[in-house]
Amino acid sequence: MGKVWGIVNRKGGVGKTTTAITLSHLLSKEGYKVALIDFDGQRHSTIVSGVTEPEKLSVSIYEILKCIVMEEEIPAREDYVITTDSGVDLIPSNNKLDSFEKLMSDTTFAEYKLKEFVDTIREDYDYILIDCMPKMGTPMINVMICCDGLIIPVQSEPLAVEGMGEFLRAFHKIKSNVNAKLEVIGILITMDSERTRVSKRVKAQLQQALGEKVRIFTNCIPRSTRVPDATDAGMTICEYEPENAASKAYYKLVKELIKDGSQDTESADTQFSA
Ligand SMILES: Nc1ncnc2c1ncn2[C@@H]1O[C@H](COP(=O)(O)OP(=O)(O)OP(=O)(O)O)[C@@H](O)[C@H]1O
Repeated sequence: MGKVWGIVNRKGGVGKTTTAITLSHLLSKEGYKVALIDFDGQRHSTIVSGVTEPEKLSVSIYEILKCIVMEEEIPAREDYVITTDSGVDLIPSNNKLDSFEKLMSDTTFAEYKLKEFVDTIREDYDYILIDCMPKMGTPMINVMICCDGLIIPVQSEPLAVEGMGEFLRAFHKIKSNVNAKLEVIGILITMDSERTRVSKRVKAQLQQALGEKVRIFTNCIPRSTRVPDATDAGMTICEYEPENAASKAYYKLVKELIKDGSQDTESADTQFSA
């Protein structure tokens, strides 16, 4: 049964898409079966994955969720999965997803609709990553209900900590009432310029405000102008410039996440056999 990880932050432009597509790519290269759900109407993961006209897709995550809401049969997998060059199964999005909240407005159990879909594919993947929209409310609750873990990219900039309190309160509510297995895997500092005063201040603020509550990855993703260049070329930074410091940091992150995962499995096995 696959692990389901949401790449989340209520803020936009913090590196969610970059992290989601790069981790998906690296996990796939490590030999895992990976699905990436683009759960954002800005559909950046879809575009970077090579879909040039997402608005022309006949089935996107929006139509899938609409079928679930209307209690209709979900389209066949081959009608919506787009397999990327690196072997990741993309479940694409387009700007119809901007009306997700409208779609959910008169729906009972609206918060469970994404989970209902994810449960239909979970058995077939080792990892399912979700590139999330920068919003609290129903979209974020859907993500928190269907995920096992959350990775929170935070841009190295002043006010990075702002809004994290509300986010963590929502996390604790969902964890204690609905989804006990939900964990914050960690806060990932992105677009870091290590030697600047801002970077040092942001790290100190995050550590002080959240360090005791959640893990902050010591491995930060450095800022590099080559990252947007890679996006522009429709690639991850790891494909575009493998020796770039940001590529190396993402590679290190994925190794750490895989190691954590295998330790989880080992401890679960130990508990089971005991
Ligand atoms: N390490 C980095 N160095 C430099 N630029 C970066 C880095 N990571 C991401 N960026 C750039 O920052 C911008 C925002 O990144 P990204 O799209 O991943 O954020 P996001 O959180 O998904 O945004 P949104 O919520 O709006 O979809 C993009 O132009 C991206 O190329």
